[in-house]
Amino acid sequence: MTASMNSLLFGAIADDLTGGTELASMLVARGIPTGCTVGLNAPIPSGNLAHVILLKTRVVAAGDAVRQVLEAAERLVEAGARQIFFKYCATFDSTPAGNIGPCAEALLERLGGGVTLFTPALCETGRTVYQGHMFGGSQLLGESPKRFDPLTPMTDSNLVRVLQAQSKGKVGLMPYLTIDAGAETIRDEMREKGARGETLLVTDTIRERDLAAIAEAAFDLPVMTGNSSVVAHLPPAWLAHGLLKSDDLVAASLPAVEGPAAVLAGSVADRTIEQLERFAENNPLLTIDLASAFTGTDVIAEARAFAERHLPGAMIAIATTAPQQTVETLQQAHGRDAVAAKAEEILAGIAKILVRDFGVRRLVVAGGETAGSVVKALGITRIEMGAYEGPGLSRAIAHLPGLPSDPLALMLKSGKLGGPDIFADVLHDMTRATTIAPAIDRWPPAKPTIEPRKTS
Ligand SMILES: Nc1ncnc2c1ncn2[C@@H]1O[C@H](COP(=O)(O)OP(=O)(O)OP(=O)(O)O)[C@@H](O)[C@H]1O
Ligand SMILES: O=C(O)[C@@H](O)C(=O)CO
Repeated sequence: MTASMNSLLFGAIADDLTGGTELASMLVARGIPTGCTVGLNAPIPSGNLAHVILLKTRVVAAGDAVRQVLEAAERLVEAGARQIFFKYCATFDSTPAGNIGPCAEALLERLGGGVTLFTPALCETGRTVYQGHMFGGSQLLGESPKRFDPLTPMTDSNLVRVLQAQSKGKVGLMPYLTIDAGAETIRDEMREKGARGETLLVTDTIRERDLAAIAEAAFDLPVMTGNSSVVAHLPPAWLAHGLLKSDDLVAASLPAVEGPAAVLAGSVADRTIEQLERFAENNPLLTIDLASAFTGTDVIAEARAFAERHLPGAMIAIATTAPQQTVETLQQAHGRDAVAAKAEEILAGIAKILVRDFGVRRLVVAGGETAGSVVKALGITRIEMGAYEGPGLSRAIAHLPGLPSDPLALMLKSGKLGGPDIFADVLHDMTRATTIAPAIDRWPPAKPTIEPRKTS
């Protein structure tokens, strides 16, 4: 099958919205026409070569996640996808009763292929895997701030062990020397390990070129899994194997969007906290006290009053961030899930007010779970992705049902990604149209051309 037959080459299912939009934006940056829908009810538009279904399954029970993932896979296969990719976080975020293993195994059972790879590494940001152990820079995952994640604390750096604990099948390691030897060796070893019953294989991955070799080895597996980083290397493999033609590639563009601007942050990751602090140096920030929300304070009314004071003149941020000790105290008092649900409900409620009552049309949401709740509350089911511009930088356009036809410029920022000034920079960039030619022969892509700001 070639791309010109107008059916999907590739379908991805993402377990959260920030990472899922990032994956879609990487394909867009490569020049692949890519659709992106939220949840299981939105129709898959025709005319694209890739499609990403965004789910919010990262912390749900394995049975529920498997059901949703299989249903999404069914839809993508019906639309012609020849490979289904299961996308999870670069830091392998998963609850102890986690669902990465069960979802991958269910896909393997449904789609065949016998073996799949697990490639979470995001080399661009220093998240690598060696001897099956995940590192964030020079820190082992279990010694990094990820051990304090409010929903998915990762305390074991050994991904083979983490995955084995949640899987029925046998987990193995594709060691670095195999990966470094290139695609052919990777394929041979996949076959050998599969024949020995090791069907779930974690790949050591250190450099960008390792991701390219893994993609080249895995482009025709019925089921592949990992972070968006490895997906970014699939298009050159499709081209090399005749599944895609250069004529199929399209430039990516985003329109300029004016209108009030806001950041909503439910991520309590160190990176997001640092970004909020930077934003607050020049822009108003409201930090919501979740403890007071639990004792009956109307924090939504406080947020409305804050928006009234500052919009539309300023760019604003509203966050539920709190120091680690406060997060732990709250969780001990109310339970981890109840605290997360409360924060998400509050930020989703505020999103509706900002968009409907204050006309916000430039919105950045930080945190995958948070983004899932906000996007659902806004009724967004289809997202048009722009090209990936770097870690955490995946801008998009969304249409707001029931509201004037003007679009919403949207960016769903992964909690742990992005530079310090990302919030203000992106809200500014949204006022300018961008175009970027397909980055098929280079990765990471070059920065897009940003048209000068209108002076009126
Ligand atoms: N003060 C708080 N105390 C405890 N939990 C909080 C607090 N504020 C927000 N939360 C919850 O923490 C969770 C953070 O997860 P989220 O996925 O949004 O961010 P993240 O994990 O940093 O981002 P990503 O998944 O993109 O890396 C959310 O469920 C959010 O509601
Ligand atoms: O790896 C990341 O940080 C993202 O791809 C993601 O999944 C955030 O939730």
